This record gives sequence, C-alpha cells and structure tokens, in this order.
Amino acid sequence: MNTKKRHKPQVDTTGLYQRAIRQAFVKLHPRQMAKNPVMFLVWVGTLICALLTLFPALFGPASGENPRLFNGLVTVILLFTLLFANFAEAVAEGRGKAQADSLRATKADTKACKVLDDGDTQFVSSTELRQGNLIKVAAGEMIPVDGEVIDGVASVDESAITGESAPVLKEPGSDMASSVTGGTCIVSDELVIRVTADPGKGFLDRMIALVEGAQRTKTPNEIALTVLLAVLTQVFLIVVATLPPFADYVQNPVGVVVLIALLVALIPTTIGGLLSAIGIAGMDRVAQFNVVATSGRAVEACGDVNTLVLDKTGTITLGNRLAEEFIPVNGYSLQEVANVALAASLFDQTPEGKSIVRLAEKMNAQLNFGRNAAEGVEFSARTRMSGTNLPDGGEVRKGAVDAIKGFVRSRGGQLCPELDAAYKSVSEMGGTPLAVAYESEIYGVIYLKDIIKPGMRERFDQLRRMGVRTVMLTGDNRITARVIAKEAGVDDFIAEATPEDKIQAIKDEQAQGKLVAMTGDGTNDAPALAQANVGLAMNSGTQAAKEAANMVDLDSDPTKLIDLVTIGKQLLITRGALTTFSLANDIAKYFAILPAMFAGVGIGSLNVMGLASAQSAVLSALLYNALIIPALIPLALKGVKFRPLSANQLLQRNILIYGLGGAIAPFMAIKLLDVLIAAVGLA
Ligand SMILES: Nc1ncnc2c1ncn2[C@@H]1O[C@H](COP(=O)(O)OP(=O)(O)OP(=O)(O)O)[C@@H](O)[C@H]1O
Ligand SMILES: [K+]
Ligand SMILES: [Mg+2]
Repeated sequence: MNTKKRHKPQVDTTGLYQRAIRQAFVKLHPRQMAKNPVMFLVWVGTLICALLTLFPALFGPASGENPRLFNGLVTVILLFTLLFANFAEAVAEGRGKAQADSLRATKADTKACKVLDDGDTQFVSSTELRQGNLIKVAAGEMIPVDGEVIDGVASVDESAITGESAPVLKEPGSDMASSVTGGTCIVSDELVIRVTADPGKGFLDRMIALVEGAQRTKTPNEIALTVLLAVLTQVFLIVVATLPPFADYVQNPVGVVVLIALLVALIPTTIGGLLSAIGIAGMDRVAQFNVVATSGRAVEACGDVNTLVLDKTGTITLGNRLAEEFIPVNGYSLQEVANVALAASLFDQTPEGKSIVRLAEKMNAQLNFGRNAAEGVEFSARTRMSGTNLPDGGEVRKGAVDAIKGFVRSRGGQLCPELDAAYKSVSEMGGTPLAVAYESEIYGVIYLKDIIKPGMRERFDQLRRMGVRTVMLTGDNRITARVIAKEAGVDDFIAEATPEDKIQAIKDEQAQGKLVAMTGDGTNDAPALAQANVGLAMNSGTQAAKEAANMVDLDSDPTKLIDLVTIGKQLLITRGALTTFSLANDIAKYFAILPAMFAGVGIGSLNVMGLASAQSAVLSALLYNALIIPALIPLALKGVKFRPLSANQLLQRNILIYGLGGAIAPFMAIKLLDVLIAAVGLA
C-alpha cells in the first residue's frame, strides 16, 4: 500500500442521501428507465397494477375479497422496487458529483498574463488561452491551464489535484518537472508556461467529467451481463405468459396482478437494480486511490489482467538510482575517473546524472574545459548513453557498458578484461554499472545503487495467487536484471530492453490472448502505455505518457497498479456474487408464489413455508424482492471482501457463499414477512 501520507481533496457529502432520494423519483422517467431492460419491465408492470387498482375489473371480473387493496399493495411494493434501484444508482453517482464539485471549486475562471509575440504582456481571461500561447504566472497565483514550463524555476502546490501537500519543484527541460496542471498554485518565484491544452480540455476538466459520470459508458462485461439479464427476463416473460392457458385448463384462473408479481419476483431485479451502482462505485474506489481513470472500461480491464509488466527502476526499485562508487580500469586513477564522470554528467538532468555530479564533486573532481563552450548530449533509452561534446571536439560518454563498448570500438579503441570484472561485480550486487569513456578510452565504471522497495515480494506472491504473471522490463543489463528479478520475486524478466522491445513484449503477451497492464512515466513509455490494455501513467511523468495511458496516478506511485488490479478484480467479483445471489433467490420465490397461484388444484404440499394465505404469499415474496435491493446497496458500493485467490477458487467460493446463501436466506425472510403481513391483517 501507499505509505506516503496524503490528505484527500475534501469531498462534501452532506445532503447526499436527500439528493439521492429526490433523484430516485426523477429517474422514474421512462427515458431513464428504458436504459435498463429488467427494471423497465418492472416499470411497465407497476403501471398495469396501478390501473388495476383503480379499475379492478379492467381485464375481466376481479377475484378475491378485496382486489383493490391487494392490487394497491402490489403496486406500492413494485414502485418501491423501482425507487430502491434508482436510489442505489443515485447514491453511487452522488459521490462522484460531490467529488466533481470540490474539483470545480479549484477551477475558477481566472485572469492570465499572456506573453505577446513582441514580448509585452497582456491580461486576458483564461478561457481565451489557446494551445501554444505563452503565459507568465507569479508566486501566489493559480496556473490557469495545463502547460509546459519553458522558463523559470518555481515550487508549485499541487494539493488541489494530488492531495499531496508538499510543493513540487517545476523547471524547464527535464521531462518530469516541466509539466504543470491547471488549478495548481505557484508558491514561490515565477514561471513562463507554454499552454498545452485548450480551455475545457485540460486534465482537471477531463477529471471532472469523469467523476461526474458524464462519460461513463457501459463496459464490455457490463454489456454482456445486461444482455444475459435481458435474455433471462425474456425467458421468464414467456414462462409467465404460458401460465394463463394452463391455469384455465386446470380451472384455476390466475389474475393479471399475480402474474405480474410472479414475473417481477423471477426476473433478476436484484442484480438488474444494482448493476450500474456497482460499476460507478468501482470508478469511485479507483478515484479514492487518487487514480484518475479515463473510463470504467479501464477500471474493469484491471480485473481481467493476466500479465503485469513493470519497470525496474522506480517501480520495483526505489526511484533514485544513486551513484555509489567509481571503479577505475585501464590503469586510470580514481581521480581521473571522477573527472571524466563529472564531464560526462555536466548536462545530465536525470537523477542518475545529478547524483554522479554530486559524488564527483565530493571527490573534488575538476574540469579542464569551459562549461559554457561545451554541449550536452541527452540520455536516450535507445542509445542508452549520455554525455558531453567538449569545446575541442572531444567526446565524453557514459552509459550502459555494452553501449559504451560499442562507442569505444567504433573509435578503434581497446577493451580490457578489468572492465568486465567491474561490470560483473556491480551487476551481481543488483546495481547498475555505467561505463565512462573519453574518445576511444574507457576510464572506469560508475556503480549506481538500486534498492528494492520493501514489501515487493509479498505483493508479487499475492498477484501470483490471483493468477497474474509479473514481468520486469528493464533497460539494464542481464546480470543486474536477474539479481533484482530474483530478489524481488517477479515471475519473468526482460533485460536490455529498448522502448521498441517494451512494446514488442506487450504485443507478444497479447498475441497469446493475455490482457496486459503496465506503468510508465517517460515519453518513451508512451507507445507501450497505449499498446497495453491498462496503462497507468505517473502524474509526475510527461504529458505524452499521460495522454497515452488510460489511467493517471496522482501520487505517482507505480506500485499502485497492483492495487488497481485488486480493485478491478473486486468489481468483477462483486458483480458475479450479486448475480449469483439474485438468481439463487428465485428458488424460494417459486416456492412462495406457485403454490399460492394454484392453491385451488391441490398443490398445497408445495407450500413448504406454510405461508398464511395465497395473497400474503405473493405480497411477502414481492416485498422481499424489493427490500433485498437496499439491503445489498452497501455491499454493491463497498464491494465484496477480496481475497487473493485464482479465478477458479473464487468462483467456487462465491457459488458456495452467495449461491447457497441466496437460496436459503429468502426462505427465512419471506416466512418472516408473511407472519408480519398476516399479523397486521393486510392479507
Ligand atoms: N543518465 C544516464 N546516462 C547514461 N546512461 C544511462 C543513464 N540512465 C540510464 N542509463 C543506462 O541506460 C540503460 C537503460 O536505461 P532505461 O531508463 O531505458 O532503463 P532502466 O532505467 O535501467 O530500467 P527501467 O526500464 O526499469 O527504468 C540503463 O540501464 C543504464 O545502463
Ligand atoms: K426478482
Ligand atoms: Mg528508466
């Protein structure tokens, strides 16, 4: 779990239930009801029953002692069945709305200081800004839109978005620190920002739309289940429709209201009523983990994931690989290696590069050229090297050992056995070895220390029990990769991976029919994030990565992918469990209503519950059918308790608990309701 302390953006939930009650009535509108075939049928049944309450003899002579009272009671119970289902959905939606409101509060329309082409500035409304515009934001001001820092260094309070109260340093150049989000505030200094999103298209806007459920479309699993429920409903409709001729034949005519009651009792109203609440609650749970998902589909896909692809550095190991030691080779002195390492890292803004500079400076390393006349060569995951071009045309490089070997060889240089020894010793400790070279000479090896995050092994064990395979993908060498993979307990690893290799690895898994999830933060991760079925980008990462991914973690904690898989699985299990429960309930309802319908033809022996009267039997079965919906709302919203078991074990467990429970519970509940109904003399 995330150990970082964070305060949640405050969500105001007062009045949530009052609003949900109001919404439950609003949602009775036929256009709303028609979205859910199961509940729509109940809606139609309610109307017919209401008509029969007013005109009991509408479809022929009414039977029974007081048909108005009975029909009226059935109508009311049916109406409440609808209201309960609507209420469940409204509560789930209401939570998202409350969250959206608190986000919107941070997004006031502000004035922005726009930098014009001639360098002058002008105040404009932030809604007038367009992609590519430059703006200046000073301390104490809110950054009005998403953008990229192009000048200045400032600390920014991102708590409105991330809930993390410590300000973050923003500066141009480096991938990570240069992207800013609209709605965050500059605490000190000033930034010049290039606008990267038009108003209304920014990160915060997307987030608001999401939590509000505006973009919530049904997920594939949800659609499949809706179809299944609709088919079941049709089957029951046909079964119930064939009853009247049969009833007439045995000279035991059955009233329309009783037929509707039987139909509603048998169709899957419990799961039909709770289905969308379960989906919305799943998105909500993800949001509470401080993760923004672009769709419910993404959340659900988490539950289906078979393979988890993880980065080594920053995900399995602590983010900052720090330079620990210089190891000279080729007869160079320690001081000489430090000098070359410093020269090679002068312009390197990565955590690795900065830590090399620190270590070299601690050793009083010197430069023998003017810094301003030199030129930096940025690190790229493809070349796996970085360095500096010196004023005299000389080239200093550092990078993955085989990459530097290639560099030196191309200049006609010699390799030495000491290099391999140093490379091996660093790798076997699980560290990353970087070779440093000046022109055709290798000077030594830098030992970058990699520390595995605590608790990783337990989490991977847990995933394995859930049937999820973990694969570590790293640009690092094979030996280091093997040591870290073994220590962390991942199932498989791929070493020396270029960005292309990462995409290929994902495609290979997908070709075997696997669903793949991955995390990443760099621009070079963007294609792989887009290729994966679930791509989780870090909020600290680049804009490209965030756009390619279907989820963004506001806390920038890559291990959260593991929690998301858990949430996704829990969503699927909750839905499965409640479906099982809902269907198992039918057995008891059969035993309550059928004997009541055919009381006249001597199937009284089927009345195993010994219900008081035919009408009381129908009413109690129907009342149970209505009350079970609100009774299950907490479970639908919270999700069933999750255990890291394989899909098969989970299925068995759920059939046992929810299937057996769903078969037995209503017998007791219906009997109890029957006793109560008889006691108050309603039937
Ligand atoms: N700043 C740097 N300068 C030069 N070489 C570097 C630098 N950072 C990393 N390298 C080398 O390039 C290799 C590939 O880096 P890359 O970021 O692709 O993968 P990684 O960080 O090792 O692993 P992961 O993919 O798990 O993050 C590293 O293993 C290292 O040898
Ligand atoms: K039902
Ligand atoms: Mg990396």
